[in-house]
Amino acid sequence: MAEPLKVVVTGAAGQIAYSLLFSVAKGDVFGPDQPLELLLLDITPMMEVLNGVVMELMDCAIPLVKNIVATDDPKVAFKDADAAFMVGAMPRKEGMERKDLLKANVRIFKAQGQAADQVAKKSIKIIVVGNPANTNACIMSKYAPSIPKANFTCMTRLDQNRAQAQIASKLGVSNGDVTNVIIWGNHSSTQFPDVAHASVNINGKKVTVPEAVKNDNYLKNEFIKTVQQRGAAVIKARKLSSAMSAAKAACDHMHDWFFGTKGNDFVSMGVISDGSYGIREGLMYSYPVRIKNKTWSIVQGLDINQFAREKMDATAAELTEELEAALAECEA
Ligand SMILES: NC(=O)C1=CN([C@@H]2O[C@H](COP(=O)(O)OP(=O)(O)OC[C@H]3O[C@@H](n4cnc5c(N)ncnc54)[C@H](O)[C@@H]3O)[C@@H](O)[C@H]2O)C=CC1
Ligand SMILES: O=C([O-])CC(=O)C(=O)O
Repeated sequence: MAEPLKVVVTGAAGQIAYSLLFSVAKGDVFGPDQPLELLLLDITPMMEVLNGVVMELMDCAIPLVKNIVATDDPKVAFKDADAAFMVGAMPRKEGMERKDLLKANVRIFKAQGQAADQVAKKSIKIIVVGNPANTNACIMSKYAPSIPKANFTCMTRLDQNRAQAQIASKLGVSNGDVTNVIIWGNHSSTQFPDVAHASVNINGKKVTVPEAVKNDNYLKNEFIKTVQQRGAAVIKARKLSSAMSAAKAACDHMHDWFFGTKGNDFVSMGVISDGSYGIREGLMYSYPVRIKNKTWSIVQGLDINQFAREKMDATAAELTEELEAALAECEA
């Protein structure tokens, strides 16, 4: 059997981690034959709660789990780590935008970037979930200069899954029949959910989503707004932010990073911009990517019309503002 993979989960005593840990532990992400060492990080006051989570994980008696470490020390958690789910951060409450969390959360990612820089494997693969996810990922990468920038990503897969589910429900098809929905930009209410390049399988025939939906007004307005506002709608209803669906999306993201995308299909991930599609280099921007050999590459050459261009630039402008505010906060 392979050596255990060292997997960090931060915010391990929280809502998202409670669903995430179970899926990771039973092999949904790294495969059914990959043994795991789980490195669970939370803050000192949460150690008792975290201990309860560890007890439950033990009680699941999952054969893949070879060791569990629970700690409040980032350097212990990141030591020789292969993969990290960066969940630990404050969630927003009703009426807040995700960027309102910047002041509270960005320093966490500075400190944990510094710890990863010192002790993690240089090949570590990192997904940032804690909000504002794109900007936190950018900051973490900045403070971990010895780890390649391509190893830092942020989660927009939940937005992709939400968009896919909206289209599937509108057309009365199964979620798996909808492919290549794109999320461009920030994981925020300025994100651009784009179905211009998406397909749907209807009765065995592949057609584009705009052809199948036959309602441009819906796709340009209600659809986009529903996806942009879905996180807020869940908070309003649940009084807590999305957790089960966020955990599922984090698993999808990391699974695809390890195992690759299928054929010509692509998925959306926040990755460091290389200037593709005219987006400022260095922003952590959600793009469509294909993944092979654990390496993502931005899908090139998609047609961008005027409507899309404006939406893509608006979300980039917000990311630029966030990054400037985050850098000021970290340097203060
Ligand atoms: N990117 C995305 O699509 C999504 C992102 N989120 C974000 O994920 C984050 C976590 O959400 P929940 O699990 O629901 O929140 P939660 O409040 O239930 O759990 C967060 C956990 O992080 C811990 N934490 C705080 N500071 C920490 C630090 N410095 N180091 C380690 N752990 C720390 C807390 O003690 C708590 O146990 C929030 O920022 C939320 O907004 C939530 C849903 C989707
Ligand atoms: O909306 C929030 O604050 C939590 C989140 O990121 C999401 O559900 O997409």
